[in-house]
Amino acid sequence: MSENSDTLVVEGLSGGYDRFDVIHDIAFRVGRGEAVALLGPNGAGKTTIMRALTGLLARRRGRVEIDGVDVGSLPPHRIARGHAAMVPEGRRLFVGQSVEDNLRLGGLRHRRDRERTEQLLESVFELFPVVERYRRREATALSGGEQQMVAIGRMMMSDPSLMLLDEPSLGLAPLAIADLSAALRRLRERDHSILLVEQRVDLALEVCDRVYVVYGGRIVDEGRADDIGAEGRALIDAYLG
Ligand SMILES: Nc1ncnc2c1ncn2[C@@H]1O[C@H](COP(=O)(O)OP(=O)(O)OP(=O)(O)O)[C@@H](O)[C@H]1O
Repeated sequence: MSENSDTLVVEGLSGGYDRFDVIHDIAFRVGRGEAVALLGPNGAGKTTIMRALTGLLARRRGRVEIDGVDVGSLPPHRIARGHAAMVPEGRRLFVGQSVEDNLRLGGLRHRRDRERTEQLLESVFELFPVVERYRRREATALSGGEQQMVAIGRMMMSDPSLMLLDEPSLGLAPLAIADLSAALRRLRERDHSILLVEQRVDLALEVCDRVYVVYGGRIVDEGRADDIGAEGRALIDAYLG
């Protein structure tokens, strides 16, 4: 069972699409204020695990506890109400809306609490000055790296117990990835509980306290980022192909 210090506890999580399971007996945890990465090659099941945590995977079994609440059988809109929020792969910003509107849409669950909404908006702007600078621009007109900051800000606006990021570096230029790494480290310093799915081992090790390796729908290895030396990195690289 979960310790008080854990934001996320997953036990025996299996599930998939149609009749086939693509994730099998997954167990892992994210401590309070901890940043954890799921690393693995294409098709390993990382996104499917994220979808199971947010309730989007219709066929799932096992235990998912967030901040002591069993969310395993809750529908996505209930889980989104403060338990977990995700930056999806490809960002999926609202097209035709300004940066600020995208952020406010992320904070809809506080819509009756104006003060809270403004506080959250300020904390996003403090973390990402570029987002404040472009708050009136159309979100999808920004560069890929800037859009990623907006997507992270939109997730922050719902003030979730657990923050999920699905391959935030995908499609970004090297300079934008360096900015993203710095942004994620600032986010982590604020003691948020973060689960990051990545194919970039370097980014995950810069940002996270611990990593799990996902392969063939199972967790096959885990370790502390600090303890993973050149040998561990080579092993992970081998898994990632
Ligand atoms: N909607 C779907 N319907 C059927 N099968 C799916 C669906 N989405 C994913 N799969 C299958 O589930 C398996 C795991 O996919 P998943 O997207 O979770 O992997 P991933 O590790 O996130 O990889 P990627 O980095 O490519 O997103 C793959 O074999 C994939 O083909």
